[in-house]
Amino acid sequence: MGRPHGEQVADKERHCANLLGERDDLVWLPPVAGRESGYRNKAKMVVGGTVEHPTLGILDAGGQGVDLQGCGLYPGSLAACFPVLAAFVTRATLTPYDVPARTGELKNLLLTQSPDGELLLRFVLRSQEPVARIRKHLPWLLDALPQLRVVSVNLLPDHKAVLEGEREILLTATETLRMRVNGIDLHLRPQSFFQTNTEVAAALYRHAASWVEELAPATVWDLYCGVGGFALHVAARGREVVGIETSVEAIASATLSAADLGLAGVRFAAGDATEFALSAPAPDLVIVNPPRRGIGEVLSRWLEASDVRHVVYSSCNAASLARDLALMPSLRPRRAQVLDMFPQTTHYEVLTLLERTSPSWTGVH
Ligand SMILES: C[S@@+](CC[C@H](N)C(=O)[O-])C[C@H]1O[C@@H](n2cnc3c(N)ncnc32)[C@H](O)[C@@H]1O
Repeated sequence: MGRPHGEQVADKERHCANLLGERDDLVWLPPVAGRESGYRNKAKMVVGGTVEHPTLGILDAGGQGVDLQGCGLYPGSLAACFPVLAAFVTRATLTPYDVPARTGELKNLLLTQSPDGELLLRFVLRSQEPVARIRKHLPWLLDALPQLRVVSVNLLPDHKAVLEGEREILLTATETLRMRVNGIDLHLRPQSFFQTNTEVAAALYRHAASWVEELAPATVWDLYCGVGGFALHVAARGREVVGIETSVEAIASATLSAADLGLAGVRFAAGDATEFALSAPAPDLVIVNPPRRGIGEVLSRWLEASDVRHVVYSSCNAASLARDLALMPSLRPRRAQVLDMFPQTTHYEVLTLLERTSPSWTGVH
């Protein structure tokens, strides 16, 4: 932080180019920088302090709350909600979880804002004990934050340094937040991943879709599809698109979006990306957008040995991307583009187009 944004982006490009190595046939497209502050569409606030004076932010090394309500990565419209949430903690007597003492109930507040300014709020609790109080005071909160659409409780009984648990209890009649990206309504449910920076995510989906359009594949897979961002952007008449993702919630959202858009050729299914690949006839083009660990050895080797001509690999960790690429020597990176999804941090997204090297195939120019 504190360095000019342009320098940060140049560093990220250099970092990525070093990891991908010298490649004569790789074209680097101009990076996408986006805005340098106020870009986060979600706040993952650890709650500390006391019922009367809660902190929303992170915990220090001693497990005490550090308030980050003024953090410049949040847009003003999201930051304006924090004092209301802090007041709700006091009103509903939600005792912040004390990590060193292992006492208290409220662990985290997870707030997501849609491009239209609507909100999805999740209370991560140790147990169900405060749920009745949250329900009782919810009308006050909905009155104070009229843009709140979806509210839920997530139960995290274990004393673990993770953000959320498996069980979710919906408190509102509405269960999805509408995230409008490039004119496409993506539906977001509480337990689904969404890219952190909506503006840069919109550019990511647009660029991937234009690369796919140029190659005009008849069949496409979107592996690690989340709520379907890539799949829904590459859908076209006559094209068969399959999205695969482990989160059942995300798949339900993606299926809803496809139905809204009347896309008959797009299908989503819950499952493991690698298991799916190993069990189905290969498509013309595969999009992968895995978590930080990358796609791993089995899927990389399967892609290497398959007939898949093109892979669009969107990665949030160039180190795992480089590891996966080393296992797919026949799929050569032809284009790469750094998208600064996370300004003021060392993280970034990189979009790459891989093409199978074969004497009879010349697709990309
Ligand atoms: C970086 S996110 C990408 C989501 C989506 N492509 C998007 O643009 O929002 C990675 C996704 O992979 C999913 N995932 C994790 N492990 C998986 C696996 N083994 N098979 C399929 N999906 C997986 C996660 O639930 C998460 O939604």
